Amino acid sequence: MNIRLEHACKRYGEKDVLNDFNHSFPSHGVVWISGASGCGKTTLLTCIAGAEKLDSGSISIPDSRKIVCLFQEDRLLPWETVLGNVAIPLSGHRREVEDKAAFWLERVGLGGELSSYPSRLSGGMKRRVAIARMLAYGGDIYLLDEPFAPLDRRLRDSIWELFMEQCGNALVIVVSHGASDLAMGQTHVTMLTATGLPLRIQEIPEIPHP
Ligand SMILES: Nc1ncnc2c1ncn2[C@@H]1O[C@H](COP(=O)(O)OP(=O)(O)OP(=O)(O)O)[C@@H](O)[C@H]1O
Repeated sequence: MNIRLEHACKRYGEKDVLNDFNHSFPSHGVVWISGASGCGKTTLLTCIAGAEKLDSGSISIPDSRKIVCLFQEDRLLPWETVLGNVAIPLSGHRREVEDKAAFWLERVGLGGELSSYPSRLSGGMKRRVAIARMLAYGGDIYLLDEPFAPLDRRLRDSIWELFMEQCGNALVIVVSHGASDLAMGQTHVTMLTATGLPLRIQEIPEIPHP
């Protein structure tokens, strides 16, 4: 079973964001969702994540698949070190957990910051801690909201390669203001959300290996 939205409606106060929104996502690959600021990309993602409830309609989510989210805000715990932030959702013996957290922090280029606190990090570094936490935890469905916003081109490319290396048979849904180079030439659907702004959904069926 795939993720499927049927007649989904979501409003904030008087503002309709999704109104009778229908879409079926594939079981794996990359789905790139783009559109102007305010068109409803984050609303769609947070409803899929279950962090917001629809007002009406339904979202079917396969029970068997583990969903992990990267929200626009990094949601780091200020009283935990970088290592502690990545280790928190992991289970196992302390030593194993810390080794795993350190491994992923190394992979995102933060091996030298294990004992730093989030307040000492730049925006791009905080983002990479959140990405390391998500990759260390792992999942079958990745929901990524503007994953690269604070990263420069070089970091964006290397982090994307890391995603692709890790995500094998996963479904990766990426929300971004801009269209992806990856999605060039791929078919797309464009839907008007209730905000009146178009939202573009492109599917990249095979996760390209770096
Ligand atoms: N918690 C909220 N309370 C009230 N209105 C909200 C809330 N979250 C979103 N909205 C409104 O819903 C609309 C869609 O917002 P959303 O964040 O989904 O857009 P977006 O396409 O992700 O924008 P951006 O690219 O700027 O993040 C906007 O008009 C926004 O003001």
